[in-house]
Amino acid sequence: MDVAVRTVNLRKTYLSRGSRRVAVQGLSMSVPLGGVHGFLGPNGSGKTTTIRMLLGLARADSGSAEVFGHEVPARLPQVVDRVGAIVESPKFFPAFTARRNLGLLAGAIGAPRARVDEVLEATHLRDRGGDRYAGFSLGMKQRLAIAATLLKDPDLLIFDEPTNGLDPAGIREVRDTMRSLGSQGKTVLVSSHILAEVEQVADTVSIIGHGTMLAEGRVEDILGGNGVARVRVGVASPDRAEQVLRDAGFDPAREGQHLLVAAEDPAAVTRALAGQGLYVDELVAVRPDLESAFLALTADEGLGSEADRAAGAGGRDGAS
Ligand SMILES: Nc1ncnc2c1ncn2[C@@H]1O[C@H](COP(=O)(O)OP(=O)(O)OP(=O)(O)O)[C@@H](O)[C@H]1O
Repeated sequence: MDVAVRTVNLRKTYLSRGSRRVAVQGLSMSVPLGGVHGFLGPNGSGKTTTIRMLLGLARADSGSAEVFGHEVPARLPQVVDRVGAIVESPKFFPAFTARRNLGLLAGAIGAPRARVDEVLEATHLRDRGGDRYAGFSLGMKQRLAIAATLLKDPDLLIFDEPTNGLDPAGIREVRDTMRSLGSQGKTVLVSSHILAEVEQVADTVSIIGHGTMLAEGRVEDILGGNGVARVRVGVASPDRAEQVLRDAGFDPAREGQHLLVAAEDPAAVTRALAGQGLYVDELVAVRPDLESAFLALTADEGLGSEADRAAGAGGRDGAS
């Protein structure tokens, strides 16, 4: 497989208040060339640290990483022009228009002026290029940040939680932009702790927890292996139906007036109910999603819990 990014046994610890905190422990990851790759994991699972190591912003304790076949950070200068990243919110001048802001950046990095309109077009901001940055919505600001990373026409784009803080419309805008970059042959590596957001746009994903790889591959394969097929059942007496299904060995969950039942064979559910004189008036297959696959993968590890998040959110005072 041709890969854009590969890490092997990458490890990073931070010294925090006198104790060592392992942020990334033996992470081996492959990001295929071209398309959108979701880098998923709960808060504090090591995504930002991994990205920072790829960009030479943090140094690994051990293990190796490469971008387009060049070892990083040692050979970063050879690939840096092929990589665009948003790790923190970039700074733009509020009083300047989007076009002028990009023009200044293009000048600073030696990108041709014509590139400004191309990247505005690519992020669907062309009509707003003459508007001041200060008047932009959060979604537009984030797309302008993406536009800035495109100025040097990189082959690999790395976005760390790019939809953080956006409303649903903003999320859709950023998602559409990533999708179109991926389909143009660029490699987009996008981290997120919100699985549903990435599921709609990613071709492949890596799911990490506590700094190690839990699952990696095509979204369909991960769903196939770990997702749970469920059906939503509508029936006149859900209370009785719940009991009947429980007696028949299912584990139904109430969802309002409906029941949610994990079942490979939906006919077995209708049969069990009909056998007790209960007739199903609605039966809808609930597609396995990344969220349920993720929960299945992390079930034994206590990941994603509030306590885990709290632990992950604190203690960023060590040096990288
Ligand atoms: N500079 C730092 N000093 C000390 N500890 C740090 C530092 N940066 C990260 N950590 C710790 O390393 C672990 C991994 O953090 P990291 O930010 O890489 O995770 P993440 O998956 O990106 O999480 P989030 O989604 O919250 O950004 C966490 O426990 C975090 O507290």
